[in-house]
Amino acid sequence: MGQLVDGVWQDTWYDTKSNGGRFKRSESAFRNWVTADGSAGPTGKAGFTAGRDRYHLYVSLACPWAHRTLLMRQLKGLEQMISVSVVHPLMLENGWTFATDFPAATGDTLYQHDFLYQLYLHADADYSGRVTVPVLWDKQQQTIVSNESADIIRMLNSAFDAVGARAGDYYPVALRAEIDELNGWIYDTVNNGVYKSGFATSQAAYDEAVEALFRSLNRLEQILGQHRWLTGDRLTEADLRLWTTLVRFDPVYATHFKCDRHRIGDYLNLNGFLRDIWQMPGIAGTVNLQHIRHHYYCSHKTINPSGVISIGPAFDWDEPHGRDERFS
Ligand SMILES: N[C@@H](CCC(=O)N[C@@H](CS)C(=O)NCC(=O)O)C(=O)O
Repeated sequence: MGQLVDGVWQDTWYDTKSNGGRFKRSESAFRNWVTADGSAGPTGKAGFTAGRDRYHLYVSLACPWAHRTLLMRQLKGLEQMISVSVVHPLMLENGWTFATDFPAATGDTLYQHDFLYQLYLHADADYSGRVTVPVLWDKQQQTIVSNESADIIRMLNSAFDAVGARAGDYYPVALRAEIDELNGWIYDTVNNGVYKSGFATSQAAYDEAVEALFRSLNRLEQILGQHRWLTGDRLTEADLRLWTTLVRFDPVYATHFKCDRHRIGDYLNLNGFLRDIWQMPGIAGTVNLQHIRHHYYCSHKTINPSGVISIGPAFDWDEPHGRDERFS
């Protein structure tokens, strides 16, 4: 765990002291966009035209942000077009590594780097900042297009349509305002809220985060009691972004991050929603609970020094959810 400072790796844990014990996530540094015609996107520079076999994703199977990109790659049928390297689940003094002594950890299949920070240096030899997954890499220009999952899923959603992506729009124009509004509070209190609870180093910071988290879960439980998906009858990126946190909740966040007022299994609608997406074709195959549980319990020495992995509650996500009939 660390970061790059002027191109040099430094092993440091998150600074919460300057913030009253609060965990503050940094902004992503690479914000270019792949577009259908290579024009610049909402941020960054032009020159990243969508194409088959030009782009590569670096992911961790443990990470909820990287998981978003795997879900979108799957839904849009981009598996043959965008290749993937999977880091090792343990993230310790060297940050994410390309060690391969764990099932499904592929190593760096493009350059055989040992550490993810070497890929960042490959893109920018003087880079300063965190070294995070996911990374969308351009094999042609040999650089990072983006390391922001929220942007990457929007590129995958639409930029590759003309080169053979599967039909489907998960950020439709008519729902954008509603999706953006949902994403805003779900990101702050749920996706990032579990981290804010888990990494808090003061009681006040923890209380603030965990209470906001469960308030939002109650609100989501209400919304998902009214319709099948967050915005109504259509699956959107807002659902996918929520789902990667829900799928990690009972196996990890409830205990490891002290998010233990309720489990997702205790909520009728959230649990149904979790199973609804889990049971869609190809989706369960993007979830690797071994990576998820090993990563969190064994990488965060400040909150679980022994690295012992808890047994976790039992659940059965294959159980029928009935949401399709209920909301037809
Ligand atoms: N805003 C980024 C956040 C990505 C992120 O924080 N990823 C975590 C893994 S779950 C990471 O790589 N952390 C390493 C670090 O912070 O040093 C995104 O959504 O893409």
